[in-house]
Amino acid sequence: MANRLPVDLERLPDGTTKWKRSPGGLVTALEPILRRNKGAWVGWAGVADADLDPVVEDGLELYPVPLSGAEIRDYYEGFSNATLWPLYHDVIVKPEYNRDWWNAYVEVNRRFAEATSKAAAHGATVWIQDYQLQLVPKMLRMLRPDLTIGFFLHIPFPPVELFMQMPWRTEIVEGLLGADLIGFHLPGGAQNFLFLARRLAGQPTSRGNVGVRSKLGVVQVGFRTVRVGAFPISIDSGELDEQSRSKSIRDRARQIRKELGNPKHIMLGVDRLDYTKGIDVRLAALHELLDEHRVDPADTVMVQLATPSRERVDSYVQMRDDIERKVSRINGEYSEVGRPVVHYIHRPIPREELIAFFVAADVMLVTPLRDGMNLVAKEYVACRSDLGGALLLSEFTGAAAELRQAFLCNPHDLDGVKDAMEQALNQPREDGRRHMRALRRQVLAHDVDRWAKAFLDALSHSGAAGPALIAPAEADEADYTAEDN
Ligand SMILES: Nc1ncnc2c1ncn2[C@@H]1O[C@H](COP(=O)(O)OP(=O)(O)O)[C@@H](O)[C@H]1O
Ligand SMILES: O=P(O)(O)OC[C@H]1O[C@H](O[C@H]2O[C@H](CO)[C@@H](O)[C@H](O)[C@H]2O)[C@H](O)[C@@H](O)[C@@H]1O
Repeated sequence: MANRLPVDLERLPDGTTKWKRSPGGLVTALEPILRRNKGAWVGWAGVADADLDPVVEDGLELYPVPLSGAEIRDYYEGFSNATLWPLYHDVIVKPEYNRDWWNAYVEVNRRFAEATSKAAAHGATVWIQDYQLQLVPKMLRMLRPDLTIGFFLHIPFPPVELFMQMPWRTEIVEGLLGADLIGFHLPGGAQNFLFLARRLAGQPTSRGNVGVRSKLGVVQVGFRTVRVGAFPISIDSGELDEQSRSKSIRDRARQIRKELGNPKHIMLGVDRLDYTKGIDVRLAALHELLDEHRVDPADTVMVQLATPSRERVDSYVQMRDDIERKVSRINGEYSEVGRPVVHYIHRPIPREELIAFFVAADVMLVTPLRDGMNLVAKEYVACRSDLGGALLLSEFTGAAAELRQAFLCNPHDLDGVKDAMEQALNQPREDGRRHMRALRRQVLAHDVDRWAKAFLDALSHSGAAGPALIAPAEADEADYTAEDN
């Protein structure tokens, strides 16, 4: 169960409709899992007032949950993306706390719980995804105590000092504690949650069988045991590796280089247009490197592919203006006719074309100010069977905990980003091949199937006797290596 179905319903001008792939990494990761495990997906179809019957689309069993225009405004754009999203991403923009939005969030979470309660067979396993649905575990448990319920958060879980801002913090923690297993990308998020569960969701009593107690990886809620752990998500790496080796993709990659004027260096950014992604940071770094003559506009281009996202939320409107102004400034100062320095495309790119861009790019720019995981970084690595290319990666992504051989940078330190960008552009070929080989070993061994299996195995063994999911040695470490999991 996720806020979005893996496909969005598109209403065409002639009155007909068609399904198209939904944006974002959650869908990238989970679509192949659902396909292979023959599950059903409960979610919103991406448009207002689409009251649809369950449908099988391209082999996927879909249970659409309708949202009205007002609910999209208050639950999705409001509470999910103007309250929770910024609060959970280090308050990069200020979260808004609005009671009407909260009421809509409760109402829509209830609808998701009811829809799933009707769809799930007796004793089924339900896996609830992400911050839009944090109240569903408790609601669903009350409706259907026979179900096994897992919850996975795809974005960072914030530190205690930030989470405490939330007026409805206790309701959210109690909502999550309805699950049997709660998963986060990193141990740090799991630790933050465990601390909050102890602090907010009740006190142990002398009899010890009501209230909440937590220890490493386990929360005791009355007679129930809730397990908490770190499960870093990944991609279908084998599939991407194979696709990227095909002749058609290789040819297209060569053609892209040619279309860009056969420059010496191609830098690439691929993101939803989101202020967390640090697109402004990489543009500012490029601009200063050009000003300082450390990058030559005659032999370097940057391509930024940006999927439109959350376009009616104020902070996204402002960020788009800011980024487009920065692109224009660089191009105004450094482009020649027919030879822009920055190529900016504001629409989703078909999957095969995207893979060809990954194969064509010399430096992949992944510079978020905060990101739960960032699958783009892993996709780039999976596509580089030629061992070419370099990855510039923000330390503030979940991916940075695994991809240690990337050019790691702190996006708040512009000089550091510039230095790392310059080093990535000029790295000796043999060093690059060594780094890429190590990165690929990590990404190919830890794919999305392994992630799903780890979570679902832990869920099936949940309960008091299940294994500890956060080892004591890891518990205090901010960093994480996948080998530890
Ligand atoms: N411009 C684009 N065109 C097509 N797909 C894109 C584009 N930008 C991002 N994507 C895809 O969306 C997914 C983004 O996942 P991720 O990096 O985890 O971030 P998020 O889920 O926050 O958007 C990846 O699978 C990526 O390939
Ligand atoms: O549904 P949208 O509002 O259009 O947003 C798209 C998705 O964005 C977020 O993705 C996150 O999940 C990725 C996979 O775990 C992770 O790599 C990334 O760091 C996250 O930002 C969001 O969490 C999803 O719910 C949205 O569907």
